[in-house]
Amino acid sequence: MTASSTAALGPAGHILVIGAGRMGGAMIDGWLAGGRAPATITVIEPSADARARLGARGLVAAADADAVAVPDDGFAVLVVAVKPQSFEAALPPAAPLLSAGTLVVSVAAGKPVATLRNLLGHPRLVVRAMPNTPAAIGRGITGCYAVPEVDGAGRATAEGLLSAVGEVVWIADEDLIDAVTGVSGSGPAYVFHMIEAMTQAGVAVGLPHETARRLARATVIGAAALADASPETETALREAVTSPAGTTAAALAVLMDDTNGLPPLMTRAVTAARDRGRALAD
Ligand SMILES: NC(=O)C1=CN([C@@H]2O[C@H](COP(=O)(O)OP(=O)(O)OC[C@H]3O[C@@H](n4cnc5c(N)ncnc54)[C@H](O)[C@@H]3O)[C@@H](O)[C@H]2O)C=CC1
Ligand SMILES: O=C(O)[C@@H]1CCC=N1
Repeated sequence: MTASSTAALGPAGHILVIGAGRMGGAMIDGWLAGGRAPATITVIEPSADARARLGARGLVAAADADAVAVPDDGFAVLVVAVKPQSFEAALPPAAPLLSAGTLVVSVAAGKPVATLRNLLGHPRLVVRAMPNTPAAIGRGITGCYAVPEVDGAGRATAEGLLSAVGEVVWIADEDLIDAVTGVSGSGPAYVFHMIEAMTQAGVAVGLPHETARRLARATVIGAAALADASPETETALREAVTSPAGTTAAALAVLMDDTNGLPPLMTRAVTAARDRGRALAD
């Protein structure tokens, strides 16, 4: 194996995870649910509570990089799942734990390959991935970018780890990872806010709050499940709700307004997230 090739991550290969919070934890849950042996996963996590929970499940949990024992065959993969603001503290101490064939997979928003390389002792094999929180129930979607040095086996390794928590889509341009963040990484929050906004609107037209919330929540969940189960496009499903000159058409005239409707508002929101991702690069 050359320094630029990646070994496929076999069942006995070792994974090092830095940060076992919401995203790191969801990925670990997915790997364990998929049958990965807990002892093949080493986690660096400063939270003593989180370490105790991980240790109880058979993972190797260390408070910092100094406490990590590198396995004989090295770490096949390093997953970086700390906040962008923790990069300077979390990454440099882990650099000595990597070998030439270690595939670095970062799920952090904004932080580019160049920064990962600078802070981790210049690893060659880097994938940036942007998952989302439905990963916690195996229903996430992750957008991924691999540097050219990552070969087919390396992509398969990254995809194998990320597909344990949902769908995977590859993008060819690192710059577009921030756009992925704007659409799907941050996207679950937009949908949850849709429930909040529909609840608020229901209260505004006279419904008790809990009734409005129940109606709004079941509608968003039911509509998403219908979109998932149906062979129809979103457009066809929308049209199926919309009687000519009926109530839905009246609402959609507001929501689909070119100037003040949801599409221009959503474009502004996604652009703001994309731009914040770009700003986190620094
Ligand atoms: N929450 C989300 O919806 C998504 C988050 N991400 C990315 O995932 C990364 C983690 O985000 P979350 O899981 O939401 O945050 P989180 O706060 O839940 O988890 C971060 C974890 O890192 C740990 N940590 C802090 N300093 C550390 C250090 N020096 N060494 C090792 N671990 C350390 C914390 O104790 C915590 O458990 C971020 O970079 C974020 O951009 C990506 C996609 C979606
Ligand atoms: O809000 C954030 O910065 C992270 C990245 C995508 C979702 N949560």
